[in-house]
Amino acid sequence: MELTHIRNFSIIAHIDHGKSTLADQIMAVTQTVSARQLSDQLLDDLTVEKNHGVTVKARTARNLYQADDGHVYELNLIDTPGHVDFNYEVEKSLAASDGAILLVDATQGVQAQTVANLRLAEQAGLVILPVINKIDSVNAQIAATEKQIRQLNPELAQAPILQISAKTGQGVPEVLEAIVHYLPAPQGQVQAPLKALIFDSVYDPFKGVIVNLRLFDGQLQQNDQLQLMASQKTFHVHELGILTPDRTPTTTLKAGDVGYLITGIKDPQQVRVGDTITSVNHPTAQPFPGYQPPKPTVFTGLYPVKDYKTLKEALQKLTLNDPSFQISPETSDALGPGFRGGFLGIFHLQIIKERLLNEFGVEVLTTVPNVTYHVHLAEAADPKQFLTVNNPVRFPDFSQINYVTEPILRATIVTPENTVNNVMKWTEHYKGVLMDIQNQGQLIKLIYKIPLSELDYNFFSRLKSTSHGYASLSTKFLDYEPADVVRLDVRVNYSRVDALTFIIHRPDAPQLTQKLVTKLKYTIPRRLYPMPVQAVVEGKVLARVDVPPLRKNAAANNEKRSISKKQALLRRQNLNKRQAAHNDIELPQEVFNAILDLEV
Ligand SMILES: Nc1nc2c(ncn2[C@@H]2O[C@H](COP(=O)(O)OP(=O)(O)OP(=O)(O)O)[C@@H](O)[C@H]2O)c(=O)[nH]1
Repeated sequence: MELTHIRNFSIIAHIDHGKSTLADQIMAVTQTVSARQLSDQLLDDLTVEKNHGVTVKARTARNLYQADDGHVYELNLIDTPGHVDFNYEVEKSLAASDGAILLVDATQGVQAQTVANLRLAEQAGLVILPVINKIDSVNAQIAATEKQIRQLNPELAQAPILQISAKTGQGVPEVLEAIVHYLPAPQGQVQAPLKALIFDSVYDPFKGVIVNLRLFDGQLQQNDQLQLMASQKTFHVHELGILTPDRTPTTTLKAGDVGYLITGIKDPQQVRVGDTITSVNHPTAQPFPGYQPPKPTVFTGLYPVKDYKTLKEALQKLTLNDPSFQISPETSDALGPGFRGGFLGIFHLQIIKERLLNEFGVEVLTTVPNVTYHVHLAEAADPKQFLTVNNPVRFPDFSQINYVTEPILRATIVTPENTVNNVMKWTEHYKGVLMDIQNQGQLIKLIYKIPLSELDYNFFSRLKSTSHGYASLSTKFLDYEPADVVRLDVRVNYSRVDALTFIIHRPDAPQLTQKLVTKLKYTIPRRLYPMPVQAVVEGKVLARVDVPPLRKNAAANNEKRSISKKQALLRRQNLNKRQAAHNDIELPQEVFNAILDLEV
């Protein structure tokens, strides 16, 4: 296909504004897939995506479209995720595109992620085609949405704005025509040395690493000798082809094309998204700058429920598929060898956990998530120096600490006027400090400073429920600021259980510790003897309960037993207690979930 007849584009939008539905419609109109295949949303094929109804991984599909001018065009569409935790996937999709459709839901108007994704597309230098979706809905506010789009940037003030219903298909043919006439064709030279960008990769146990790539210059054929420019690894092409959206082998790929490549490389670590692929014989001079994988912000321990080796392999493959997820080995006294996982947010952690189960059949035990703290020690030679702690067990004893700082975010919440009071009440409950408030018609924009550690499951669900699902949230790292935090240790049977250590804000300590021990009483598996559970902060036991024994307590006064039987029972139970001091206690996932659910 000539370059002038190719279009590489992404669809960007706020979560749930209809990207996947539009992607499916485009594939249906161009007959890339049959109507039957479309019964399920095709591009969302990870099980987690179907369960949550959101796109997690960006997906690519090639469509052949006969335009009104009589020519056939190759439209390579890249579906992108909309959730704030997956910005990194969006950036990758944009780097491989020349244009982007900015989709806005007419019932909600411009939202936080609409703007965030638009800014990413502007940075990538893409031409933007704005499209208003869901015009079939009775709640659609088309004129207001158009006005909001026009205000986003000077180009959009002039751009044609299409109105569609991705659900019914109304207006979708016009979108295809606009893609052909409004979005640019790729530039590049087939004769130049090969220069291709890896924008996605997956691991296949039989075929090794499979990459999705965009060719900017040159061409590719079966058996070509290639090199990954960052890792310097050389390999030859096992198979190449296009994504329709299934992998379909072809004989060549040329400048401007988007496709896949089976590398045969068995070590996932050697292939990095953002790396440049070139030819060994005619290498390109300059690789792409590459993406900067974002730094993880939330950390948790990942421990095997069954087998360490299977967990390790599955985790390594997932880190390849999702470079924003990072792992390093760690060992816990209570749980044995495992990993510390770094994530972009709580939702990201949840998705990784589910993908481990769905795609690899591996169950994983996750400890309480935490953020990275900067701990300034009392006896530090240089007052500017600090200890970076992302594992609570490494949090120093309080006697050694001068002060601690924690990551603070700027959170932008956009919510309907009638829910604003409740949203503000809850955000402040989660230690949000209001910085600004702006009126945007029927929507109110609230800007808060909020500790990252407060943005957990509870905060998200509270925000959604108090705003009846309408509030949108976007966050940006602001700075590290001093925080009054303390380490909370849990002792079971008088010995500390390292996997249950976590960091909390000091003012929450009295209430939290009380709730914690009460929950643990019912989740820690019982033994034959009573087990005291203590929550300890700065050397003081703030709360205590006893996990009741599995059977009756021989020492209980109201039991009608002979004295000698009681004494015999007591002797046995004492023996058990002593043994217990050396026994590991069992920690099922419910114990950690009980901590996650805690609210002040
Ligand atoms: N009424 C109406 N509903 C629509 C339209 N387009 C999409 N929807 C519905 O909106 C919801 C979200 O659509 P998706 O296509 O999954 O949204 P998305 O933007 O891909 O969402 P993420 O992948 O989670 O970012 C679904 O329930 C769709 O059925 C439309 O044109 N009209």
